[in-house]
Amino acid sequence: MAGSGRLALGALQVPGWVRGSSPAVLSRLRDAAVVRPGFLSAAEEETLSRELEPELRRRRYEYDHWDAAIHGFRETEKSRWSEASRAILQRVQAAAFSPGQTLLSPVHVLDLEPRGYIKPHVDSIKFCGATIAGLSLLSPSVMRLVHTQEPGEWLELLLEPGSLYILRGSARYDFSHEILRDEESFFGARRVPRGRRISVICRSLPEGMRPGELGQPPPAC
Ligand SMILES: O=C(O)CCC(=O)C(=O)O
Ligand SMILES: [Fe+2]
Ligand SMILES: [Mn+2]
Repeated sequence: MAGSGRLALGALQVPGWVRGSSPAVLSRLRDAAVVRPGFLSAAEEETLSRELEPELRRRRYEYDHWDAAIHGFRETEKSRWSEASRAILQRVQAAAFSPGQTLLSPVHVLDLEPRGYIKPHVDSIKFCGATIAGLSLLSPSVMRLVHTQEPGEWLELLLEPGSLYILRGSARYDFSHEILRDEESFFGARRVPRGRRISVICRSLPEGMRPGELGQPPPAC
């Protein structure tokens, strides 16, 4: 991205990795849908993918029924992490969550094959609290958010490898999120070819719930 990577829309400074249906939506979600490109160093990306690869490779990609949210994926809920990865996850926690929030203890790891994609959905409020934070590895992708009541209101996030995205509050509850399939993977005019993408997703527990109170979350939370 040339220059500062920021586009001035009137008084609103919009980073080059977020697009929206209107300045009003961009402004309203400025703190609710956040992307931090380059959150991971190259070494940290390598640490995570090396650690995840053997666990993921044991699983098969799933191509679920027509009504499933995620297609062409394999996933794991990971509780044990190397010290180096724990340090990364602690940085995610500090960057995305407030001190009062408790995190769901296994971290969700999702591996989307190049043709894999995630249909629009809102993470279940039974299994997930106000904040979702995801690291992206390997391939860039586009995450689209669409208001569940006002489909004309949308936001698109460009998720480069090594980036962190955070969805909280209104972006998490009032908007669906999806990862575009390769054929539809554009960020404005810019084509974002999809390869295999691994995401590492931390979620807060539903408010008022204690760790251990949860059952098994379904795919797509
Ligand atoms: O892969 C991601 O970053 C998001 C996954 C997702 O939306 C989910 O598992 O609910
Ligand atoms: Fe989700
Ligand atoms: Mn899940």
